[in-house]
Amino acid sequence: MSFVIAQNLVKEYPAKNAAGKVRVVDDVSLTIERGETLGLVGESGSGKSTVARMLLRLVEPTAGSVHVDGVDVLAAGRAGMHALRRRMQVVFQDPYSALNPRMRVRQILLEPCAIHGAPEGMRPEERVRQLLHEVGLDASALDRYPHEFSGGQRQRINIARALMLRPEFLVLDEPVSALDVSVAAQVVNLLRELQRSYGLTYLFISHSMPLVRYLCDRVAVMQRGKLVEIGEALEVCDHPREAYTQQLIAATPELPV
Ligand SMILES: Nc1ncnc2c1ncn2[C@@H]1O[C@H](COP(=O)(O)OP(=O)(O)OP(=O)(O)O)[C@@H](O)[C@H]1O
Repeated sequence: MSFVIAQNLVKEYPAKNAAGKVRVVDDVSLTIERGETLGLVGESGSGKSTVARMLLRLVEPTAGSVHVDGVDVLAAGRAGMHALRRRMQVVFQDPYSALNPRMRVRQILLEPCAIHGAPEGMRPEERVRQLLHEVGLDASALDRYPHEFSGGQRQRINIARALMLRPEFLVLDEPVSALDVSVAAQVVNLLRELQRSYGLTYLFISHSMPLVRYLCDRVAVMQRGKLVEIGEALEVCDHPREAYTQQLIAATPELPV
């Protein structure tokens, strides 16, 4: 059974200037295998983040179902959701606003343990040091504040924090879009290494088809709330079936990764 199964997801919001509703996600079904990276692409406003947030139940779907490792996410009660939250984490685009500017890195990384409790057998302080090393920062980072780091380093801190509770599923919501190309490439390669060493499952949201081609096993293409194409990343990027996918490919330059 697939690790993540989303079926017929719908999200509607009240229309702003009129009666009625706007359907921002329209009947989206997808699966993600354990250890796989599924890319989710589409132009701005096509509903990518909303789909991702529904998988994590940060946004409540209007209709549809989500199962993660066989657990019915939308039917989970408080305790069930608490357990699931440890297993699913998200890394956002803007590495600065995601970090509390008044906290030192040590506190930022320990915070998930403070909220959820440390997983069995974990020594949080040791885990913090090990993770910092794994994301390519040295221990002197611990006593510094987010503003003392570059964008790429901040995103490394975000990634370390997301990994603190040993999650299995990460939503990466345009994690490198705010970074310079060469820094972005380093962070993407870090994400690949971490996936290999932890067996992580990724949903990777991006505007960049070359990046998706490089990083993802499969890719799902969204247009105005609907999923219009899904398949092997190489196949979709090199032989897109949909005109819309072809436009997306034409719109993004090559990446020197
Ligand atoms: N809370 C909300 N209330 C009303 N409309 C919303 C809300 N959240 C999102 N939307 C609308 O839903 C649509 C899809 O937004 P979403 O952020 O999922 O798109 P996206 O593909 O992730 O875009 P981007 O690439 O710009 O992040 C947009 O038109 C957005 O304005």
